[in-house]
Amino acid sequence: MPSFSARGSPHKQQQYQRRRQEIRQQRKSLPIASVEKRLVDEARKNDTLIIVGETGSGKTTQLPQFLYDGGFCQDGKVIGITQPRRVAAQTVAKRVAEECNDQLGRKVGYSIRFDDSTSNATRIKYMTDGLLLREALLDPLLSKYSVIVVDEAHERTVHTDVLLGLLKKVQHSRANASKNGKTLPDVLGHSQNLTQKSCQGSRCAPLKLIIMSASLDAKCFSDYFGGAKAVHVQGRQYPVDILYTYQPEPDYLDATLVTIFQIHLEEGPGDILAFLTGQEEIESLERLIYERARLLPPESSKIWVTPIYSSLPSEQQMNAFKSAPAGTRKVVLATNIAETSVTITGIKYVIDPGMVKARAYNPVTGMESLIIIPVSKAQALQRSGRAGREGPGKCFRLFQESEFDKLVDSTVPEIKRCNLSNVVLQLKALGIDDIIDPVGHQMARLPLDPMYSKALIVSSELKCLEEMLIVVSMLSVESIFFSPREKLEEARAARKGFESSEGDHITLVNVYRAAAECLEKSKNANAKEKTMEKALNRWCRENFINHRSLKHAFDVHSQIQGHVQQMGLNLSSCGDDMVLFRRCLTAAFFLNAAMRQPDGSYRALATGQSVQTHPSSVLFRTKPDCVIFNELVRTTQNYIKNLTRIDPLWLAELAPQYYATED
Ligand SMILES: Nc1ncnc2c1ncn2[C@@H]1O[C@H](COP(=O)(O)OP(=O)(O)OP(=O)(O)O)[C@@H](O)[C@H]1O
Repeated sequence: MPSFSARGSPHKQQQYQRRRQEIRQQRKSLPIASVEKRLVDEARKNDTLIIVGETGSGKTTQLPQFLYDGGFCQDGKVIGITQPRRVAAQTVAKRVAEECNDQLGRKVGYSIRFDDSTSNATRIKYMTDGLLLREALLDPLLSKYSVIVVDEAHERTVHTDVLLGLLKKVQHSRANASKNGKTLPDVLGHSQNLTQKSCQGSRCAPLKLIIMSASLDAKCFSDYFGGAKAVHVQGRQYPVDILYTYQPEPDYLDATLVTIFQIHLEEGPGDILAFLTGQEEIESLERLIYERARLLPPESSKIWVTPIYSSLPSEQQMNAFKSAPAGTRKVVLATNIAETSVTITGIKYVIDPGMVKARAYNPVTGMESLIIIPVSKAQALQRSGRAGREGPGKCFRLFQESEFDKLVDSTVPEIKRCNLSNVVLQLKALGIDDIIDPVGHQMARLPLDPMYSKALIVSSELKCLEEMLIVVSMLSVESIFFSPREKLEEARAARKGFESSEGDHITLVNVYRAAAECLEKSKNANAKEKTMEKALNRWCRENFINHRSLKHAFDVHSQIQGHVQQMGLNLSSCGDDMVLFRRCLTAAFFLNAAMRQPDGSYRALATGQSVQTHPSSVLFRTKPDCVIFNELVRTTQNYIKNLTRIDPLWLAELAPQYYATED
């Protein structure tokens, strides 16, 4: 493996050497460093191992490197480490690649949905747990992996839980095969033709499984894996002082604002990380911080607010990981996506109001919604663990100590509080349930929500798969339209050019086609790739389209197109017949239909819930009688987003099993 050295000026060389030295020192000082040999030995001896160690002890970044050095990647095998969140997989992989003195995507890489930064050379692979589940569909024995490390297992996301069940099965099959001296192709038989090349003909080695967390109920996991061995890693690198409020805080947003300024004005240098429950809270707090900072004397007004939440384009998410300019204090406003695994440069102070937005599923109405609830002790611990990673830190909990004692130990597993359609499909497709419906199997292989996968299959039958592919790609990325505050009117006017009076889906198709046409034009003019890229960039700027989201949509489009072609679906277009396309949208999304009520609100037909059209929809003002929608967001009200006008009679015609009534 090549290592890198700095070329150029002696100054650069020095800087580079200093950085390498810093990293070596830092790694050595981690608590986990002193137990490297023991952990590798335990991993050799035990097929399943549970590792519990405090936040910041070095589990996520170091263990995979110990295993690599311990020989677990011989024969080209890979160590896979799963994370519940994309941002953790991305940032931790970057850090570990740097620690290994290698480029990201070579020895160390990450793979998350629609973003793969790995190569054939990758041996340490960070990924989301959902991604590994999908890989298991293509390679049921996960044959390229020697070890799977399930990190942050305490989070108990649906994907983690399903993955643990699946890994137990995979371990069993590989252990059996290994005992019988079989090779992987023997075990896979003829039912799967997707064996990993690297394993062909090699002995089927057992799969090692390591489950890690800072706050794990080790016994429950150990029991599940037949009394698996648990190892505790003692100690943390730096202390974190925990402070509580004397009184209950009636308004946690206001209390967060006050605490940010208290820290800013009274504490020493160091950046602040505050946990909020969602985008709206983050945006309004960001505004309030800047407003208040303006009232301070110039020498203390230097604050840089950087938000991080899941629907923020990932380029902007990464801003939170950058250092603030000298003399400026960085304030990161985050949802719980920054709660586990990540290390954010500069953070010394953490503010934890103790609340989180969580998914809740009502099996009676069939509706999934997001509600704000108190965090669990495990979550509070993780949040405080984001301080004290580069030096001693402080965590301000905006509740009383007595309240902390009342928190539940760990969050109710997500599997108990969400809509399980996706998981059930995946499980069925993985053969965990006997009944594998051929459509379900096809759907589970697409990296999409079941409703979108079904939409593609339906649209292929109705001959408008091309248009549906565009819609699904555009809905799979962050916001396509871009409205800078200072140019709202111009942005609105530009958007008008794409708008369809039939709704948002066709509007998205119009944007995609116009962008594709712009690319086509420069291609016809024999432009080089760079020039084409520039032309598209300019086009996006002129039309107030988010260039990154659009490129992402192109990328998603080509990936899904590859899948649907493999599935043998008919890639036809309905051309300009938008009635046909709206009928197709109805057939696909009939479960999300809503009728206008006399007061201008809507009623979701499947659930009877009262909902409003979202202001971002092109149908916000026209308010047609009947619509289908793609998203229900609950903020101050229930809003439906991404709408298309439909004829209510189509519902009974196209989804008679659901809507046909006697009259
Ligand atoms: N991107 C980074 N930049 C600087 N230091 C980092 C970075 N990532 C990790 N570190 C350092 O490595 C230490 C260990 O991080 P690591 O994520 O391995 O710990 P962990 O035990 O997995 O913690 P957690 O349970 O909180 O994820 C951090 O406390 C920090 O000092």
